[in-house]
Amino acid sequence: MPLLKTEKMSKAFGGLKAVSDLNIEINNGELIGLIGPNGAGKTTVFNLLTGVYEPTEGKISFQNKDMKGLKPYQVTQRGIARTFQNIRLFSDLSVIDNVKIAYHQRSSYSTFSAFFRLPSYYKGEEEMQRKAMELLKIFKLDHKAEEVAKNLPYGEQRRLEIARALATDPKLLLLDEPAAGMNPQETQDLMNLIRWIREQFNLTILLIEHDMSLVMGVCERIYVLDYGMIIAQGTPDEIKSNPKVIEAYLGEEVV
Ligand SMILES: Nc1ncnc2c1ncn2[C@@H]1O[C@H](COP(=O)(O)OP(=O)(O)OP(=O)(O)O)[C@@H](O)[C@H]1O
Repeated sequence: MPLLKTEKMSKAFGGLKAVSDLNIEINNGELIGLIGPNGAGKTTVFNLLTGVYEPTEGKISFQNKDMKGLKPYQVTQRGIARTFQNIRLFSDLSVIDNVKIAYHQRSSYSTFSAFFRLPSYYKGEEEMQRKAMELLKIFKLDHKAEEVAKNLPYGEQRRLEIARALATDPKLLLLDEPAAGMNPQETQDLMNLIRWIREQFNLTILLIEHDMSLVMGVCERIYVLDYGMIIAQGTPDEIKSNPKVIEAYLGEEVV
């Protein structure tokens, strides 16, 4: 049984079909790429999977359960987390608070105990602080825990966004252009990090990326979108030599 399945998932904006009859299946533990030229519909797919948009037609199932009508926070609680093409941190908060807020989204202590500052609240807070620091350590951001997020260099903000997504304890992680704005060394480090977190956190990952060296280097399977439709799917080698893909990317570098 696939972890995520879309059946004929479509999204129209007025007369424009941004996503058309999309059938995707992702199995537990896979690392999958979603690529395509500008405007192909990739981000719209992420917005559909995370409850930002409702499909105009079709169905999304996650862990064999229908996702129909779920709000983004409910999708997070079901186990899907994401990062954004344009980084969306709480830029005026500290690095560690950005992660702790994400823990709050799934914390077990009640608002009641938080309001009255009951012992369970303090225990919860301590535990959260400890876990947040552990996550920051993994992302080599622990020494910057108290810095204001917006003051971090760009590459570190991207890493923090991934750390924050992981704090919600997802089963499926959606990464929207994680290497955007990174230099080749940062991209290489990110590739290693993505592989490593998949193992450590038992994750399944779907990533959108324009950097073909990252996609081809890290993904096991790739879906190619063009004009909202899947025009090809397969291993990196199959995708690189697929004539439809080469045509869609005409004028752009595929390999
Ligand atoms: N909220 C919206 N309202 C109207 N049209 C939209 C909306 N969001 C996206 N679109 C259109 O849907 C199409 C797909 O856009 P989308 O952002 O999903 O593409 P993309 O593959 O992520 O592109 P890029 O690689 O440039 O980020 C585009 O033609 C875009 O203009």
